[in-house]
Amino acid sequence: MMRADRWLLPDGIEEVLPPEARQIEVLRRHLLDLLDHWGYDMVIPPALEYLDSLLTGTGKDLDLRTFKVTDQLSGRMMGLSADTTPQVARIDAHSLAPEGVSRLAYCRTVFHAKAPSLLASRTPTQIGAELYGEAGVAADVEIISLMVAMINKAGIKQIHLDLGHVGVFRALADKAGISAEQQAELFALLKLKCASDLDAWADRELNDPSLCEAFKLLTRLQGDRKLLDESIARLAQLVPETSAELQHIQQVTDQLAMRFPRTPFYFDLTELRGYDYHTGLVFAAYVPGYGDAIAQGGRYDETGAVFGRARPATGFSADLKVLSRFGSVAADTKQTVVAPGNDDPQLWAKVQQLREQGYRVLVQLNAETIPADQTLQLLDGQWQLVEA
Ligand SMILES: N[C@@H](Cc1c[nH]c[nH+]1)C(=O)O
Repeated sequence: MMRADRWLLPDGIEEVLPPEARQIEVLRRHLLDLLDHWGYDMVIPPALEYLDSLLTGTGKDLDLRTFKVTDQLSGRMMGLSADTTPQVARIDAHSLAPEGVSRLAYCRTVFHAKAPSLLASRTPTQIGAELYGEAGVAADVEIISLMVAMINKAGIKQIHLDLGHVGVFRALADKAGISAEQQAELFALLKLKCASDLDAWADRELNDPSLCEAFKLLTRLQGDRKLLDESIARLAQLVPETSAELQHIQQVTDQLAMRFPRTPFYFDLTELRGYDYHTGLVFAAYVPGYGDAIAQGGRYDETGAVFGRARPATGFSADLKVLSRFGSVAADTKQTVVAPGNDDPQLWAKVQQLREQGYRVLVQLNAETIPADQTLQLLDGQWQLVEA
């Protein structure tokens, strides 16, 4: 390895330098305050744990995304957390086990063995919130509203929201009586938006004409509210088992549209984005000029079941570094004060006092030149601030 190569970081892994690092940290504080103001309690799940417990109840996609290492103490396989959501579900189900609703939040680095897209970091700083114990429309509305509030707080004003529903596909698949394996294959085709492959599959496999039409309609269910309403009416007519899910999307969007009248909504029932653990309404926020979602989430009602408590669950996550890149939170501009290197205890006391008051005080070392807003000077026997 050449000397210069030793400094190379692996693909998708980055370090953050000043001033961006400060910007991100300031944003983190603002967003943690916001989560707190909405009543969400912080949790800090471990970054590394036994693979079995880390991946219990999640799908294959998360398994592929997880870095694996051997624990030299026990000889067992461990995994680095690639997504905080299942860990928080376990905390809710197992460690806290509350009755009723619980609201939890987190902000920490997660690790991706494989980046989810070309744009994505392999070490995102995942910030998010999870809401347990409420299956109704109000919980989805709260969590999506919080996601929008967080994006706005980051200084990102122009977003559009995508909504989909994994449950509609599942209801159709259940009605068709297809095996779990086949469901997974179809799910993958839908995610890739292979409408023609899906049409061919439906023609080949489905004898019931209503079901066949419903599957074909699903692959084309992308567009604005008008299209959603029309297609929903038809879909519910063809397969009434989908109507509860379809009504759920409509009710959630009605309420969101009242809260965020200027935010465009886009519907896509093929957009089964997110992880295999998602079971219901899924959503994502996009900004112009960035191909990936800047925040995303959805319902995952069954994840807690493997820990003994299937709780209704919904939540969202974002990468703090991405929010910072597209946002405009002004890092609070503290006054920089430069103090001379001097042993005077009075100077030490003054420096400490100014730091307490929120000034950024640097004590000059030898020949150092530091750009300053103000300097500390000894005038009339007192250390005093003087404009630089
Ligand atoms: N953790 C998911 C989003 C999510 C949070 N809660 C439910 N879903 C993700 O990163 O895509």
